[in-house]
Amino acid sequence: MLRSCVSRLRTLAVQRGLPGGAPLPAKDPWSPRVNPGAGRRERAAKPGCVRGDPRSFSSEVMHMDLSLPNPSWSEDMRLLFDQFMKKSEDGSWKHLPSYKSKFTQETEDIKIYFPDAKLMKEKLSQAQLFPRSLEEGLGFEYAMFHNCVEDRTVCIFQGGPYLQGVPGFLHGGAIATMIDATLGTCAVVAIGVAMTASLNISFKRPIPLGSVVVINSQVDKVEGRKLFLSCNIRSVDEKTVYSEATSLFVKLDPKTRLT
Ligand SMILES: CCCCCCCCCCCCCC(=O)SCCNC(=O)CCNC(=O)[C@H](O)C(C)(C)COP(=O)(O)OP(=O)(O)OC[C@H]1O[C@@H](n2cnc3c(N)ncnc32)[C@H](O)[C@@H]1OP(=O)(O)O
Repeated sequence: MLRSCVSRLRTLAVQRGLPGGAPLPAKDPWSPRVNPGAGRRERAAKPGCVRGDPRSFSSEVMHMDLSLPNPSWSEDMRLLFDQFMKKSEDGSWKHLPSYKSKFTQETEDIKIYFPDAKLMKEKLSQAQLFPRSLEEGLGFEYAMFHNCVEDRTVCIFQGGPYLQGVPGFLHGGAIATMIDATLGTCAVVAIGVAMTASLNISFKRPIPLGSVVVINSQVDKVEGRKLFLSCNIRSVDEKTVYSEATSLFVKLDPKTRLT
């Protein structure tokens, strides 16, 4: 199912030309830029994400970018968003849009990875990206920005009241979800469709419910299909480190089908 999330977002990214919405950027910010067979130093250090996979995808898309500000966002969240949008003006950072979508039977990734594409089609039509599945302001409010030169993804995140664990603080599973989503995004933009193979989190300080935090992730090393990434979660003033994590993502092998 998480494969479907990756695939779905990829589909969305390719299809995100919005009627009446924001114009398409010159280059697709979701396109992988790393040759999985190459070491880190050998990768192209181009100032922008380069489309590496020409496969096309087809789906019905709900044309609403859920990573744009909404009334539930606090002032801190809006200020940070504006700061990163400003940084994106020279192309060094790219805002990564996020949509909900429905697959059709034509979606290429389904055909590649799932043995029974027909069966999957019905299941996938009901599915939603997990962190985008709660109503506005109640769960995961976030926006991500990627720096293609530095292989870094930053997520600004505000956790709503449905993510409570210990009273007044975020649930560890919700924190892990956003860490995984940020690292996963960083991995997918860098290398293409990949899944979490391992994730190690150190929870250092509890995150107050409703507060805004910044998740900084980066690619540390690439070995063939393996991508090693790390991240930390800090307060907006950067004084508090809430969590740190390391992870391994593995780029999916198109010869191996998911069962
Ligand atoms: C554009 C699109 C946008 C998308 C938006 C993104 C949003 C994303 C947000 C959502 C993000 C959410 C993301 C999620 O939550 S993904 C959901 C959680 N993850 C999973 O369910 C993954 C389950 N596992 C698998 O499917 C397979 O095991 C994978 C695919 C990971 C590897 O199986 P595969 O058959 O392909 O690989 P291989 O066996 O040939 O091994 C290859 C190499 O890897 C090494 N290895 C493998 N496993 C491990 C391990 N556990 N520790 C250490 N090393 C490991 C292995 O030793 C070998 O190394 P080497 O011998 O070559 O040196």
